[in-house]
Amino acid sequence: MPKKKKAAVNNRQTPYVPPNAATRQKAAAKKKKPKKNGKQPLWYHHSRKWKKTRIPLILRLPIELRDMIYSYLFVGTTIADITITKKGTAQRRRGAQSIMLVNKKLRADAGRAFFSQCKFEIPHFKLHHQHIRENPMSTLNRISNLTVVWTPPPKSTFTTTQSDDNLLVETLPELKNLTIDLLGRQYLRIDPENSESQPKLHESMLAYFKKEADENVLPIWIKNIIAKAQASTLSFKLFLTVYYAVDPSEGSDLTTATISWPGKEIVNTKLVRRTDWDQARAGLTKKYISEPADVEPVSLSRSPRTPMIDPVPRTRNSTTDMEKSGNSPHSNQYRNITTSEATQTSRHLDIHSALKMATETITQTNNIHLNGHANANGTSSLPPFPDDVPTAPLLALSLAKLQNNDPEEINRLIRACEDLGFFYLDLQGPGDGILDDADKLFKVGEELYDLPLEEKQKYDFMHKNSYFGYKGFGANVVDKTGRTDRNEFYNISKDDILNLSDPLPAPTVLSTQRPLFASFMQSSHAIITMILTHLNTHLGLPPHTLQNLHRLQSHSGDQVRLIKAPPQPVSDRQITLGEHTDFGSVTVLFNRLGGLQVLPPGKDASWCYVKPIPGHAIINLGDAMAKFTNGLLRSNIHRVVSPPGEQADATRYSLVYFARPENGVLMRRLEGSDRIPELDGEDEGEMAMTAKDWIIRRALGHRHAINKEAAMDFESFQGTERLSRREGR
Ligand SMILES: O=C(O)CCC(=O)C(=O)O
Ligand SMILES: [Fe+2]
Repeated sequence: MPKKKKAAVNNRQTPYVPPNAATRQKAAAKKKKPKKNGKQPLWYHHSRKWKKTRIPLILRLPIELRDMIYSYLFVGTTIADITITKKGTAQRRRGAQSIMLVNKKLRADAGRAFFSQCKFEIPHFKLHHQHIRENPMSTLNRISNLTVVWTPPPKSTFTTTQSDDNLLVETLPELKNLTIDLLGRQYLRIDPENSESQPKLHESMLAYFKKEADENVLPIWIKNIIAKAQASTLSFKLFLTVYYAVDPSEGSDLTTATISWPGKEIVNTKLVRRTDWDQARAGLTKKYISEPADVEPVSLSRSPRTPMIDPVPRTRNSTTDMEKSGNSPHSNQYRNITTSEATQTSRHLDIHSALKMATETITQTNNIHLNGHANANGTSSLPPFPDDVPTAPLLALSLAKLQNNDPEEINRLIRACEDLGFFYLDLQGPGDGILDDADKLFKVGEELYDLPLEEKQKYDFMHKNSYFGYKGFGANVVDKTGRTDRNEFYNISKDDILNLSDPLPAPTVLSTQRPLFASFMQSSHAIITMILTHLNTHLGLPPHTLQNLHRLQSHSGDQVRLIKAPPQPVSDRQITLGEHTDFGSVTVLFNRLGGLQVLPPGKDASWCYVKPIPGHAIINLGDAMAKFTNGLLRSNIHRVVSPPGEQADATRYSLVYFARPENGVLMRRLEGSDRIPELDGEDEGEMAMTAKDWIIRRALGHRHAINKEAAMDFESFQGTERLSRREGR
């Protein structure tokens, strides 16, 4: 029964049933063979790739396009110029093509009210999308075939828009092939097979680069590197290699051009003929290897190969040369604050001031003063955590010891990550800075939630398919029965705060605190990198594997979350935040009041409270660590309920930093370790999703305003819960 087997392998939750042999034959006969030479349609290029990698094409689409598709699908609408075919039964509309979804509700909407609101303006795209077996969104799960056709651009434009590792280029109409390499790493590639003779190409491109380089052409991350580099005393060169296609009969030679920014020659641009790609790329790589000085710009934001924890410990007030400089006219032009400002405000962890704190389990820490914070800040008047409720036996680890590579402490860390996936981290001493930041951010949280609701709602970006910003009270479904949550939260993007992406609109109470957020994010990230470093060594992965999947300066879904849960009426105390595993890698959580509960593994386990301990963060692992290690490390299920005992009458604020894998990282078992269990046969065929898609799927899936079937689909938005229960997936 090959039919059944395939369905199980590729899509466990909503099995995909492939067309039977007869339908497949028919379809194959109909399918036009792409031409061998010359003008192959772009979709062929992509679908060939798909066949090889088995990664659904939807995940390969440029992120802007994907995001638009998701958001339109969410509101149950139709999109001009997109045709989706379900399992071989073509359903097209002439003229205004529409999305035809299996989902009845969406289909009913098609062609009605929403249609006129939808417009795609991205030109120059043509893709064929086949056999989507696993998609981030449940509606897409039911689609087996998608064709996207973009019309050519109406006018000559040459702009790039940045999107993770995918850059979209709306090209000059004559531009056919374009690749941009930055420091040997490929960042952009538009490579349709149908290149044509474009004699004027390089002149016009150069003209654009010269004219608009600073404003329009370069993606923001290149601009940021340039800005940082210009603010530094280091000399560097930035190489942009632009590959383009010409008609071989034209016989043009390699062209090299240099582009200058005011005051500094920083870009060396090469235009390379298509036929010389391999050669040129090989040369480029060689250059970087042989002249490491040229790659300084990357080390400005820490080299991708270096661990994030400072190899040389710094004191709280020390700054590097780079941080001291920074008054370049360019250093401040893209964002409210520069990275150097942010770095100056951050408290670097000082491993030499390590305190010799006891590292006992929670059952042995009852003598710690539990009612207040480690840092006296006037909020110690909170009611006490009761001593008659079941608490989870989390290990309490010491940051100081872990930083000092204390072998016993590292063993306890490993144990905590494998057994429960949750532990306390005593931050006192080396982490005093982050504790101060946390105290300040709790106050920021209070101010934020005091804003009028209409003001907060302006920052709900759900309809833009973004999980950053505000989520109102009751906006998420917490269980299969459709009950809704009882908290508000606000997600603040690390990429935004560290100027790696365009800033999102934010209320003044937040936008004035960017340096504080930056400091908190950098310190939290440093702690996480230290944890990842120990885990990497323990797992026997190649050096820096885990750290390099979580580089602070790379695009990721990392975020701070400020949460508020008001007291609930005695007669109606419900779940505040539904049970879940965290979507990313490592979470750093600050609690003042109880209410957080974990569900230990095992059949008969029941929910236990996690008692907040002053001076300690609660650390837990998320889905990515479970995926990377095929369940060896745990991403534990947890939830938030009304705080226990007297605490139930207080408003519960909490503060979280979520570290997630970089956007393009695949959520699947990592190679290169003997300790990570092999995937079983069934899992091997599983198609991996990128971290970005994983998080979007999980974060927005429960928002009932966009996913009308959030309760029904509850399970399809889950992460590694079953793995966490150690029940298999
Ligand atoms: O508020 C808390 O204590 C936990 C929050 C949490 O688990 C989350 O936001 O993922
Ligand atoms: Fe969580």
